[in-house]
Amino acid sequence: MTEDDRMKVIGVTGGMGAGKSEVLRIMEQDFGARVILADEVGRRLMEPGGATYEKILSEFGREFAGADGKIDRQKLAREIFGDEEKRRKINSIVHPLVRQEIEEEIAEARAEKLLNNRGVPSCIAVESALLAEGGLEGCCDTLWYIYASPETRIRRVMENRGYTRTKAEQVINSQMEEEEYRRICSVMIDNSGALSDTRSQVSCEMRKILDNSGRMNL
Ligand SMILES: CC(C)(COP(=O)(O)OP(=O)(O)OC[C@H]1O[C@@H](n2cnc3c(N)ncnc32)[C@H](O)[C@@H]1O)[C@@H](O)C(=O)NCCC(=O)NCCS
Ligand SMILES: Nc1ncnc2c1ncn2[C@@H]1O[C@H](COP(=O)(O)OP(=O)(O)OP(=O)(O)O)[C@@H](O)[C@H]1O
Repeated sequence: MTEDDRMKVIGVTGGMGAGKSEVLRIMEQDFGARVILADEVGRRLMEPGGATYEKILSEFGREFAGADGKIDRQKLAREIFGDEEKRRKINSIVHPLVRQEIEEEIAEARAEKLLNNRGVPSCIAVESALLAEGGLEGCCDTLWYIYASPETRIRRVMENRGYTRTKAEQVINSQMEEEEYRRICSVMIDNSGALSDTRSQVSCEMRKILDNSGRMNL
């Protein structure tokens, strides 16, 4: 397989609640993308026996494990959002291992030569709000920025995830500024409106980078 035949990786980023997961769903369902969610990888590694579990408890304290032995995510969230030093500490434990795991998943997906529904190699889509911070930019052939205004994002996570306004604002304030996301990304998807509108934008961008045979053309 030549370098050009390798499945390309689209990095999908943007702040909390912007709609990255919704975009990934479209990429997976409509375009046969293989989807990798950094938050999910992070969650898996944090399970008892996972690569970050012991490191987190020894750094933050055994009281961050619940009665079932699992890390208490809500408690950890209260600890790290709003305290930049602690957030950086957990990032330094989690991000290198998440990156390693994602690099392995990309290599595996390429080896499997996953097929999309037209029987030709599709793409890999990696989603993370912290794509740049987590050092994942280097794994990606192109970066997409998913945009919705902070107020829209806050409203969505308050309605759909039960976040308080304070928690939503704390998470947003701990992530990159909008200008920074725009600077590093070459494509912007505006997810301020209806999902049908977002689907049209995703289709348009995917068509631009798929050649006539359905291969990624980046
Ligand atoms: C603190 C934790 C346990 C809270 O878990 P919880 O299930 O409540 O939230 P969830 O993981 O769904 O994240 C909520 C929102 O915060 C964002 N977020 C998560 N970690 C961070 C971080 N370190 N800095 C900024 N934003 C973050 C997510 O992208 C998402 O938008 C969890 O977010 C975590 O382990 N974070 C630190 C590691 C990390 O950076 N993970 C994300 C990429 S691997
Ligand atoms: N265009 C939209 N219209 C209405 N609701 C939406 C729209 N886009 C996303 N949502 C909803 O807003 C919430 C946040 O979206 P989503 O989970 O896709 O964001 P995200 O960028 O992946 O967030 P995070 O980084 O926090 O995981 C979800 O409940 C989702 O269903």
